[in-house]
Amino acid sequence: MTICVVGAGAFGTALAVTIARADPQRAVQLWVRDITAETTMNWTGESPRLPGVKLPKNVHVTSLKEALDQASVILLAVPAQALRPFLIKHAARLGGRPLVACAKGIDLETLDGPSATIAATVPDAIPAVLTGPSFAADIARGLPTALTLACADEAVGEMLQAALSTPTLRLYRTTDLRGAELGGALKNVMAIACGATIGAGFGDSARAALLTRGYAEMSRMALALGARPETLAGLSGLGDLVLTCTSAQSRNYRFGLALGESRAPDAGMTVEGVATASAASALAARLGIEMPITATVAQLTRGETTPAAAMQDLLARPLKEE
Ligand SMILES: NC(=O)C1=CN([C@@H]2O[C@H](COP(=O)(O)OP(=O)(O)OC[C@H]3O[C@@H](n4cnc5c(N)ncnc54)[C@H](OP(=O)(O)O)[C@@H]3O)[C@@H](O)[C@H]2O)C=CC1
Ligand SMILES: O=C(CO)COP(=O)(O)O
Repeated sequence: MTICVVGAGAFGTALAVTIARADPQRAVQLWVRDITAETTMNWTGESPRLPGVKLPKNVHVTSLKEALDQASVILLAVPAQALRPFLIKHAARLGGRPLVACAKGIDLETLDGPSATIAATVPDAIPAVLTGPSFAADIARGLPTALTLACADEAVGEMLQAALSTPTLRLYRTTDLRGAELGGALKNVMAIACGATIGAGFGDSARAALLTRGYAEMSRMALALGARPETLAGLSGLGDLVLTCTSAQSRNYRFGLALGESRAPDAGMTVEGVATASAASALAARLGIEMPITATVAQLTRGETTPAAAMQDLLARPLKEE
């Protein structure tokens, strides 16, 4: 089986590295969008987005479009808002095989998750999702990690689970694509909320409250869209929520910390929760469900409120049953 990973950012590179290490006889293509990136990575032997991690010999960095044609499985590790443009541009080369979305987000224009985006743009592909609690740097270091592989087609899901698991990366399987991808997308929004809370000095108890009520919001939206509750309680939901809301390794959490501390966030980092907060708020309105934390994060990221005012508003909401 020929595996091609699209996007040589932190996550795509970490996945290519761990899959390649697991079987040195297997060539893994790591697809970058231009020749400059290809030349730089081949020269330095690493990705600028994952410095210090040397690419094994069987990872081949390429910008050739033929690498897409030749792959039997393609892992899509570009950011969520870049996924649809990529798929539209290369649709003719991507059909007839599993496309595994690794992005965690909701498309701001269509309000679709990655699997629906794949279905809409490459209708004859088999959509799958790889998601769950894992920092790219941990995967690349060979630290123990467990993720969820979601695919509606059980046989293809089993094949992908076997092909992409490594001695340190353990994949669990589900057919609940919707639940898996929504958990991964929405936890980033909650991580911004938790970071802002800690940054503003509201304390660990407030963070625990946001994390728990955030989980309630994630579940509310996911169930309204047909997901299964057990998926939300699994690695792709609760697992990733806990990781991202409690670790300063998370870019979403660090972005929130900066907001809370009234300083500029680090420039140039991918922070999926920003666009997804606004997308999820719009989707919640369309579905007629309440997602107050998500709406607050959307306002915060657009500069329409401050952490202090946002917390006051959340506390002043009408009292209700848990
Ligand atoms: N980092 C992590 O720990 C984890 C990340 N993820 C998810 O993976 C996704 C990617 O994140 P991550 O790898 O960290 O992001 P990075 O910012 O590290 O890298 C993004 C990469 O995508 C490339 N890219 C952007 N647009 C395109 C395009 N149209 N065609 C080809 N390549 C493109 C960028 O290329 P260029 O440099 O040229 O702009 C860059 O190499 C996100 O959705 C994230 O939530 C999931 C789990 C863990
Ligand atoms: O998705 C992740 C961990 O599972 C990575 O989180 P950040 O994008 O916030 O760094």
